[in-house]
Amino acid sequence: MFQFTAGGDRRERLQRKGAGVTLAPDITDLLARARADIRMGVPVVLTGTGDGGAVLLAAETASPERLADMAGLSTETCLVVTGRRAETLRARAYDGDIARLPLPRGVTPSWVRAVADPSDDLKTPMKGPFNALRGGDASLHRLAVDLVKEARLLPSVIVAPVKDAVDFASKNGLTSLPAEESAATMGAEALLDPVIRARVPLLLAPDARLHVFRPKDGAEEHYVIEVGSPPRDRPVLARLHSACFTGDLLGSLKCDCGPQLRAALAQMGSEGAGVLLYLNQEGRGIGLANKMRAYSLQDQGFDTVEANHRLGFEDDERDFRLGAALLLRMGFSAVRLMTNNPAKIDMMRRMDIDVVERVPLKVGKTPQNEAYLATKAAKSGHLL
Ligand SMILES: Nc1nc2c(ncn2[C@@H]2O[C@H](COP(=O)(O)OP(=O)(O)OP(=O)(O)O)[C@@H](O)[C@H]2O)c(=O)[nH]1
Ligand SMILES: [Zn+2]
Repeated sequence: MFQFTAGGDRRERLQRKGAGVTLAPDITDLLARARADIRMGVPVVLTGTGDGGAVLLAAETASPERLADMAGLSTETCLVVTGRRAETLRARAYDGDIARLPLPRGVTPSWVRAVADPSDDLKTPMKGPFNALRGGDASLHRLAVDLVKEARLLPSVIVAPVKDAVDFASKNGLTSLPAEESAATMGAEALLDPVIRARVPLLLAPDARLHVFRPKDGAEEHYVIEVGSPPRDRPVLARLHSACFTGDLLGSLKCDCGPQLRAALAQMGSEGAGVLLYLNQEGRGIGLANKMRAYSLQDQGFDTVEANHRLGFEDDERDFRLGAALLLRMGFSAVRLMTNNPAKIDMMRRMDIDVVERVPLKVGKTPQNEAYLATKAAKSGHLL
C-alpha cells in the first residue's frame, strides 16, 4: 500500500495547525504559485494589514484587456519601476529604490512597454515627463517589484490598490499573498534538499559525481560536481560557477565563463579533488531573457553594468548565500576559492566559510570580451 511520509517541516506544521491544514499551501508554496501566475500574465493580490491590499500585474506580461481592467480599478493605479530604471527615465524616485509612475489617461500597452523595456530608449528617448507619486506607503509596491524580479521578468509592475483584498482575490480566483509574511520569506535563505547523486565521468575530471539539490521554494535546481573524494577536514579546491548558457554551452566569445568552467574542472581533475557548484543564476541572477536584453543594449554601445541599470537591475542580482549553504551541506567549511571576484570571497567569509586562498582563474580572454572583462575590473572590482 502506498504510504505517505510527511517531511520534517510538514510534520511541524501538522502539529502546529492541526491535521487538515497541511493540505493547504503554505507561504512558500503560495509564493511559487504567485511567480508562475506573474510569468503567465495573471494578476496576484497582496494583502496588507487590515482590509487593504493591492493587485499587481507584471508590465512585461500584461495583456491589453488586463491592463485596462487594472487602470479601471482605481485612480491610484500606477506603474512601478526600480530606482535604476527611473534614473534612465529621468523620473524622480521619491521612494528611494522604486518610483511609482501614475498611468496616463487611456493608458496603452505600448506606453507601458516603452517605460518598462529599454530596448527602444535610444529611438524614443523622451518618454516622460513623469510626475512620480510621493508620500504614502510604498511597501506593497516594493514587494510587487521584488516578486516580478523573482519571476525573472523586467522589473516593472502595474499596481492598483484594492479594498477588501482577500475577498477581491477569492472572487476573481487570484492567488493572494499576505505581504508581511511574503517579504520575510523572500528575504530568507532558500532551503535546499539533496535529491540524488551519481557518477558522471568527465573528460577533464574522470572521477566525478554530480549531486542535484532542489530548493524548497520551487525555484530552479542547483548542481554540485564533486571531483574525487575531497577530505572534509581540509580546505577544498572550490569554484562557485553561475550558469551561463551562452558561454558554458554555446562557446560564446562575449564572456569568459566557458573557459573558466573548463579550467576549473581541469585543475580539479589534475589535483584529483575539488568541488564545483553550478548555480542556476543565469545572467548574474536576472535570467536568460533579461541577459539577452542586456546584450542587445550592449550592441547599442552600453557596457555590461550600464545595460543592467537601464533594464532596472543592480549590477549583480545573485544571492551567494546559496553557494555557502551548498558547501556546508556538502560538508566543506574551508575552501581554496577559484575566482577573480572579491565579492564572492567576502560573501563566503560572511557565511562562515573559511577562504584560505584565492586561486585566480584567468582564462578565455578574447578580442570580443576584452571590454567586458575591463568593465568588470573597473566597475565591479574584479581582479585582473
Ligand atoms: N547581466 C549580465 N550577465 C552576464 C553578462 N555576461 C555574463 N553574465 C553572467 O555573469 C555570470 C558570470 O558568473 P561567474 O563567472 O560565476 O562570476 P564572476 O562574478 O565573473 O566571478 P568569477 O568568474 O568567479 O571571477 C553568469 O551568470 C553569466 O551568465 C552580461 O553582460 N550581463
Ligand atoms: Zn558567460
